[in-house]
Order: sequence, then structure tokens, then C-alpha cells
Amino acid sequence: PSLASARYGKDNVRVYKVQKDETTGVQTVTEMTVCCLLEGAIETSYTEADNSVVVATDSIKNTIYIKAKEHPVNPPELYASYLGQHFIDRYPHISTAHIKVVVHRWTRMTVDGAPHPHSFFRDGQETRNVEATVSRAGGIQLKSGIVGLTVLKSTGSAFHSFVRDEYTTLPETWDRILSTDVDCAWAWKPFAGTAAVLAGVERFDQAWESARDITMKTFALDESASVQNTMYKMCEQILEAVPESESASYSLPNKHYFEVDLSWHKGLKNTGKDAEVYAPQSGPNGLIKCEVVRS
Ligand SMILES: O=c1[nH]c(=O)c2nn[nH]c2[nH]1
Repeated sequence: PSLASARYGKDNVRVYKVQKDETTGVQTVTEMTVCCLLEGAIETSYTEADNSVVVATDSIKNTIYIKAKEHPVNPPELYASYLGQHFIDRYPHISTAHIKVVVHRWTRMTVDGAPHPHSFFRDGQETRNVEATVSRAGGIQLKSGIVGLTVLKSTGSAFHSFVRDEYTTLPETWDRILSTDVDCAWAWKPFAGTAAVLAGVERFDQAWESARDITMKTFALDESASVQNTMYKMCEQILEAVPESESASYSLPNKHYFEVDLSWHKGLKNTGKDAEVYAPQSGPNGLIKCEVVRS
């Protein structure tokens, strides 16, 4: 037997960093969960119990904190790039660092109509994610994303004219609830190194805001013929809004809300155009995926 692939490191490293503006007293907080996995000339640690090539996962965890102290943690694309590049620069036998940064929401409180200088709340489980692959050969490949933004529209969604055969029971609908947990990503053109990532670094926050706005606006305004068609329209707009992106992708569960027929109870009308009370389903759910490239 031989080793086909190998990577190791530390996962679920929780990091918090505060930025204190001495002049205004305004404090800003960032909380993220980091995974850092290394690849390279590490085969003998698996095949021959040779630990001389192992940078301990505990040391990787220490490095995640040290780099969060030494470098900005925002935008997460920049922090992930600095962290990954460290391992390539410091350990000649490491060829690739795989970094995943999941940024959690701390939204500044508004108190008495004013933004509070040091108080925040978690407005949803939505996260801003970055995956960085930093390698000697390929430079810095970044993929940014939005995960866990749960949305629902109570109308403005249809699904009809699909295959009807001996396996089909689903009725056609011209008016349905549509709900999903957005998992959206856009992949950047490769960056030569951290200097290239830093140059024009505002691109990353701008892209995240654009992608988030495009997702919500398209979800709301599109008279959706299907999840498939609506998500394709979102991808087209992200590619247009983010010139340095090479692809855009979505993975969307279709979280079904079933009508509840109550006609057995005194003839209550609660189906079709009279439907008001529904049964939200935990599963099964549709799952619709796509990746769109420039052509
Ligand atoms: O938007 C939808 N796409 C589908 O492929 C599908 N299948 N059942 N319901 C569906 N809704």
C-alpha cells in the first residue's frame, strides 16, 4: 500500500480579537473559527512513525493566535493569506497550507438611537467564510462565501411544467413558499502572494457586501420558476459585480412547507388559494447546486 494523500493540522480553533480606537473609545470585535491543515513531505510520519517532519498541531494552533496578533484579522481573506503563507515560508518541507476561516456575526448594538461603542449582538447564525489554499507552486487561491443566511418568501415562487410520469405525485404550483439556507461562494483569480492580496484589499469586503445584497435582492424580486433558475441569476450577477472572481456557486436546500388539508374539520378551507396554515418540514429537503464560470 502507499499514501495517496495526507494533510493534518488543527480544527475548530476559536479566535476573538478586539480593535480599540484610543481616540474615539470605539471598540470593534471579530470572532472566528479557524481550521489549518498542512500538506508536504510528511509521508514518513504516517508510514514510518517519523515525527521529525511533524509540526505539532498544538504549534499550528499557537501560530493561529500569533498571526491573529501580528496581522489584521479583517478582511478574513487577508488573515487567511498571511496565516497560510507563514507555513510555506517557515517550513521548507511543507508545500501547501489549507486554511478555513469562519467569521461569526457580532453586530454593533444601537442604544438610544446611537451605535454603542463596545456592545454587540449575534444577529443570526450566518457566517462569512474564507478558504485559502497557499502553496509554493500555485500562490494564494481564495474562495469567499456566505453560509447559513436563512431566507423565506411567502409567495413569488412557482414550480410547474416539470416531468410528469408514473413516478410523479407532486402537484404543479404557481404560488408557493420558498425558503432556503444560503450557501454561496465565489472563487478569486489566483494571487501571487500576500502583497498581491493586500493590494486593493478593499475588494474583499466589497465583494461580500455585493454577494449578500445580490442574494437577498434576487431572492426577493425574482418571480422564481425554480430554485435552479433563481440561483443561476444570482451567480451571473456576482460574476458581474466581482471582476476578479473566476466562478460563483450556490448550494441551496429547498426547505419545504406543506399545506395542511383541514377540510375534514367542519369543511375548513386551507388548501390552494385558501392555504394559510402550513407544516414546515425538517426533511426531506430538496438540494440544488450549481457553479457558474465566465464562459
Ligand atoms: O425549485 C424546485 N426545483 C426542483 O428541482 C424541485 N423538485 N421538486 N420541487 C422542486 N422545486
